[in-house]
Amino acid sequence: MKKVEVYILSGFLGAGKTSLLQNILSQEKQQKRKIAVIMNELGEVSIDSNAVSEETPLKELLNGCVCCTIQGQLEVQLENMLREYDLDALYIETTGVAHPIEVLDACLSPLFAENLNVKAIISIVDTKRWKDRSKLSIQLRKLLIEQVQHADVVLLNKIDSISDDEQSAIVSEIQGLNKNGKLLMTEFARVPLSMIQPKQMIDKQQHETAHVHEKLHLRTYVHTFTHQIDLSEFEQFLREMPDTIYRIKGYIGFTHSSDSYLFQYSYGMPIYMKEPIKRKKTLVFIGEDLDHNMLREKLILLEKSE
Ligand SMILES: Nc1nc2c(ncn2[C@@H]2O[C@H](COP(=O)(O)OP(=O)(O)OP(=O)(O)O)[C@@H](O)[C@H]2O)c(=O)[nH]1
Repeated sequence: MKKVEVYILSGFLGAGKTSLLQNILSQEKQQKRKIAVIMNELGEVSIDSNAVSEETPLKELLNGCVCCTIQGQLEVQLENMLREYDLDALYIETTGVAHPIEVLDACLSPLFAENLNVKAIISIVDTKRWKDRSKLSIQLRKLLIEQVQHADVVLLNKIDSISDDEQSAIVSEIQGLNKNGKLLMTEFARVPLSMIQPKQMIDKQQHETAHVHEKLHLRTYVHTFTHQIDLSEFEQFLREMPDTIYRIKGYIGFTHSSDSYLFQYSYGMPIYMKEPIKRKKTLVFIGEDLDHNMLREKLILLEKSE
């Protein structure tokens, strides 16, 4: 089945996401690919949507940030997009305050995981703001860092506004935060598509190496349970988990109850909600350097000790 490529555009308020999207869309148009856009803005009225031409399908998520209050809506929009259009690629422009992991998480919903292929998280950094980031609150500084750390491609934008020395200092800071990401310097987010999209053409000999480069920086692991598990042992498992696992989401069943639970875990906080409909007991893990074998073994052990 053809999968739709998904690109998540992240970056702080005013960093240049809309400029980037416009540049991307005009290049995609030249290549005659069928593209759609999902835009998320915090206000009730969309300001940036006129940046997208009328022939490009556009869904907007207004008045909330996709990574928290309206994540469910993103899932609905994704589903609608897939049903209504035969797409080659989908770009999701997030609000400046979105956490990339949460957006990725919405794209991994079991409802359409088989139809989407998240190709890259592209984060755009306003170099001027980065230089002056000590003026921001601790939370916002953390967010800026997170947007850089989890990106597959980092665009250092607005380099016309800083000196050469400042550029070199920022490059080394960003490289220190994200050793695997691709770093590009831009003005008005002008970048050739080929630099931000993983290679399309792979010849057989190159396949292995190209494949490695094409993988997302953030990794995912999906585990399906065959049995119910003990709640306290599961909580012990969560406490022992490496802190590079940022997010877990899915359905789970416990020995103390015949109910299914929707389980959400983010920033160290587990949430369980009773799920009225019987679901396949599957958890999706998102993190860095995920050790699939370790996770699989530990989760299977939880089922055995039941
Ligand atoms: N000097 C300079 N200005 C830029 C550059 N890139 C973008 N801008 C300007 O910065 C402002 C914000 O750019 P946008 O592309 O709208 O940024 P955004 O991230 O979509 O902004 P929000 O939607 O508010 O989060 C606009 O006025 C752009 O013209 C650049 O490289 N240099």
